[in-house]
Amino acid sequence: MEREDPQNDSFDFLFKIILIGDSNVGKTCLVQSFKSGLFSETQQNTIGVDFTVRTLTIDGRRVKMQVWDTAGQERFRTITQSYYRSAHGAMIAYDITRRDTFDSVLRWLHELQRFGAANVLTALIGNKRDLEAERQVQFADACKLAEEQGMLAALETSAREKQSVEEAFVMMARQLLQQNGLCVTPDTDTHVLLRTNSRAIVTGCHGNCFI
Ligand SMILES: Nc1nc2c(ncn2[C@@H]2O[C@H](COP(=O)(O)OP(=O)(O)OP(=O)(O)O)[C@@H](O)[C@H]2O)c(=O)[nH]1
Repeated sequence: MEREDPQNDSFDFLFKIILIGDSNVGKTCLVQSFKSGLFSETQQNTIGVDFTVRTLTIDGRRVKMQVWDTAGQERFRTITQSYYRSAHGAMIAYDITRRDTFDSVLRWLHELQRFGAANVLTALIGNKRDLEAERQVQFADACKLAEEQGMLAALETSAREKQSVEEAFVMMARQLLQQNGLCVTPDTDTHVLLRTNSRAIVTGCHGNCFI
């Protein structure tokens, strides 16, 4: 199970996660939701890059998640690209109510391939799921894209309603632990979530553990 102890600053693993995607898709709100559970209707656009930390405990291991929230605006592109290299994982976010932000996902992936580490783990995050009536991107299309591009998973979130935000970060942490040769026990809640709201593309783990 995951829990947080704000008194304890030590950690066993440090993973750097970068959030990229078009402006106004809700990257900062997702990070805020993960960090503090708060949501702002009037969130300012990010200038350059912001940095947040939260430590999770997964199967008794303290996993420090260093989250880099990048500006989606074009004018900050040179600054934000310089942060790609050190990221272990990247969340590429789009807004389910704006098709153009989904159409940009491939461009973000290509930037990541160009400037990031070769083995960076990627997940596709469709945010603003609470605005179902305004939906312009079908979840099936996101799953198809994620699968074609070899991403870990496609998920839909709502930073506003706190839907699947925690699960998205925990999923990244668990997969990164597995990539580091560690076996982690199945997370029942996450798997229910992945079956109902989203689709796990990679669900297996090599070695003597299983999901
Ligand atoms: N309805 C709804 N609105 C959201 C959600 N997440 C973010 N928003 C709103 O979307 C707007 C943009 O959110 P941000 O978090 O600043 O977007 P961003 O992707 O970080 O934007 P940049 O910093 O410019 O890259 C704000 O008005 C938020 O209140 C969500 O899950 N649902």
